Amino acid sequence: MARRMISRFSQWSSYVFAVDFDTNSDPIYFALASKYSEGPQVFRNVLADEICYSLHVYSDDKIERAKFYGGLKHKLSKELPSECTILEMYTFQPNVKDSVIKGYFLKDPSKSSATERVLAELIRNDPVYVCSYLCGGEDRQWLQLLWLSTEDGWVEVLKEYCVVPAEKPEHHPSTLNIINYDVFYSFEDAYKVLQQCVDIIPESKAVLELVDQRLESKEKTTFPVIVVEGLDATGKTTLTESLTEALGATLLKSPPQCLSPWRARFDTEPPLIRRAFYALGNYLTAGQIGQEARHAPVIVDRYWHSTAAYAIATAVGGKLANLPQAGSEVYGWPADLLRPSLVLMLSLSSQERMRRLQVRGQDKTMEEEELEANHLFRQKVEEAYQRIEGPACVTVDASPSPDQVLQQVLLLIREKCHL
Ligand SMILES: Nc1ncnc2c1ncn2[C@@H]1O[C@H](COP(=O)(O)OP(=O)(O)OP(=O)(O)O)[C@@H](O)[C@H]1O
Ligand SMILES: Nc1ccn([C@@H]2O[C@H](COP(=O)(O)O)[C@@H](O)[C@H]2O)c(=O)n1
Repeated sequence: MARRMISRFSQWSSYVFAVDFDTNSDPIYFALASKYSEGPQVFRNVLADEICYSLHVYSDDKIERAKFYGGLKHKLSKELPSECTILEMYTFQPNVKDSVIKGYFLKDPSKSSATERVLAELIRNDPVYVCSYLCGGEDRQWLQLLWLSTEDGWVEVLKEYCVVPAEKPEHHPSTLNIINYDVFYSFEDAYKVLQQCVDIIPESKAVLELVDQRLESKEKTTFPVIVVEGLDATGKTTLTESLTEALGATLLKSPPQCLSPWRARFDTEPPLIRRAFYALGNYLTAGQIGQEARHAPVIVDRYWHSTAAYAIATAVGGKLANLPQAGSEVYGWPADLLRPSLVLMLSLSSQERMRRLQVRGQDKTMEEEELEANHLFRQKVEEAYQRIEGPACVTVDASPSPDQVLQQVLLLIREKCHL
């Protein structure tokens, strides 16, 4: 065990570590070195005299890693002293796709032995690396110490490194593992994830059975297919219903109705599994679209844009500027997924959206901080919507009355789809 741990961990000395101390600023980047090297003290400005720890899940199995990492934060918040702060951490090779190992960074002002006990228990039983960080010596150099669990149940230091500054990489580390972790670009890739979950999530079997019976969808449809996208409460339901009536169209949704019994179950799963579920939902809806668009125009309430934009916005940490640049492959359309004729994105000021949510009886009790975090998240979703290509979405001002929005959209459909 110790040998396996150390051989894996020694590879890490070529990795960069990043800790998101504040969502509005860049993470603190640092690397490991065997000797102290001159440079600014990486943590000096963010850590006073606290004891800090980092935790990383090292299982090779992607599903096990995702499941364990998902549960770890909950476990830590429950078991650690309440003064501890748990921050997101990335270990990665700069700008190398698929190189990220996600982890947590703990700040412990309590300096309590209770923290050590919880962490020692973790390394004894679970696939987790624990490191502690200490500031010592005359030059106040930060050190990283890798812990090892011993036979008698206590911990000892297995390896010691100096913490040295690292350059800010071109791409924020949270963008490196999006493909096939948060967004799936083929049916097969999403399907494989659920197949691997059958033993741990029995509901996967029922979803896969439905997916196996999906209808085939052709590249070209006889009638136009119009997708309506937008954040919550922007008026998608109102518009899709009135459009369906005005055009004598068929109304479909993604995820489709047939997945409803399992949606709440998969919403509790880590992103890898949850996103694979929604990705498969699009292929099911595509089959229905292919069938219905033989007879009449089809209106679709959410489709691929929502799946990708929400997944990207959730995966990308920190500021709006951390999103992958426009034109990045993460905004591409899956080659095997039916493409709609037109995608409309309803856009609304956050004040008006909030007003509509309140009329509907939601978002009344949100704290300022939560609203702020939500605001940043929604900005990221909207920006990601706008960067998705093949087809790109057309933004529609959703602030006028329902009838004016409908008329505006009917004009657009006539112009773009010749209906
Ligand atoms: N153009 C509009 N002007 C004013 N109010 C509107 C307009 N369109 C919809 N609403 C109202 O705003 C609220 C949200 O609308 P709706 O349910 O259609 O949004 P939605 O995008 O489908 O929301 P969600 O995704 O959360 O289900 C509803 O109370 C609806 O009556
Ligand atoms: N085509 C879709 C539709 C939805 N999602 C995910 O569902 C969440 C939002 O849905 P609501 O109905 O609750 O507004 C959001 O997390 C999306 O990721 C999706 O992935 N694909």
